[in-house]
Amino acid sequence: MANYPAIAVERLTRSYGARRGVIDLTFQVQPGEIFGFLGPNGAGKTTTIRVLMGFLRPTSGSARIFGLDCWGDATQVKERVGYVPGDVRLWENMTGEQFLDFMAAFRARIDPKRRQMLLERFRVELDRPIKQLSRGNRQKLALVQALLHDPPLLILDEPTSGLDPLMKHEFLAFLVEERERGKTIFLSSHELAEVERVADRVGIIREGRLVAALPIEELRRRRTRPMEVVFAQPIDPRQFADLPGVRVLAVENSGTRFQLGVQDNLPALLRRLSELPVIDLTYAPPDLESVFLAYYQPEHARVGEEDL
Ligand SMILES: Nc1ncnc2c1ncn2[C@@H]1O[C@H](COP(=O)(O)OP(=O)(O)OP(=O)(O)O)[C@@H](O)[C@H]1O
Repeated sequence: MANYPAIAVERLTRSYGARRGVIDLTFQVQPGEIFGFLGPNGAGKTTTIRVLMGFLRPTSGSARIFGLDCWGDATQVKERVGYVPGDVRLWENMTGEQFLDFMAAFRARIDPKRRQMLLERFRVELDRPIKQLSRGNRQKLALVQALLHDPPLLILDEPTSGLDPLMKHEFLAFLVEERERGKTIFLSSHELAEVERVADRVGIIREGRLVAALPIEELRRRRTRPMEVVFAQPIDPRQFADLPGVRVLAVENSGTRFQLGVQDNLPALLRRLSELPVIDLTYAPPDLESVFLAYYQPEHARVGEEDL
């Protein structure tokens, strides 16, 4: 197992009839990595994950997990994977406890200490029928179910959706600990900030194609964050022309409102702004758009092989 990549996707295409799902994806995830899989709604994250889990057959190309074919060896693949689906559906009339026992029955052996640790850590409600649980509490149950058998690979489709900020934080911290224990984690998300907190590398998918796969430091360096600055009087856009890493994206309100793209060089930009009559400033937190600003040009959606 150790000699294989945890995940190896090779020229994978999966269509739904004439509709695209994913097109010509190639990437690998190495054992012990947290790989963030980022993309907006409809980009193809769930389709990729459903192929990895052996629920969908590739139209062409292949997907392997620890060297096993995700379609042909689906049973063996599932033994090695903990999976949280994007749309968590549980057995509504069972209690949390009954559900976990039921799922555990499919697994070779579950360490009761691990079960206890997970239940305490995620404060799962065990006694009520699942249909009475809130969305976040259902999600927590799905997470615990995926982690129970201590699999070497976790495949998580937007696992933090529905969790409150504290629990989200706790869960992401837990993923980092699991990585320290040598586990591999494939984490799909449309939230850049959450992926940045934990991932070693990210793959970025848009409109079914992989735009880039790169280390997180590289992504941080390359992304462009939007800044909006409002001035008391019109400003000449050439004020920013000599600042490398800063772009003027738009000038509005007769030259008083600027949309800037900041890739780098924040100190130099702040020095320049301090000399100007700034009355308001918004620096948006890093989001997916800030990556696409740097990466994505609709007319050539793919970057060079060196990024893969
Ligand atoms: N069962 C299906 N039949 C037809 N088209 C589908 C089906 N499932 C997905 N698609 C299409 O495949 C594309 C990728 O969808 P997918 O669910 O993989 O995206 P996603 O990145 O997971 O999006 P989200 O963040 O919204 O969950 C979309 O254009 C979607 O409409």
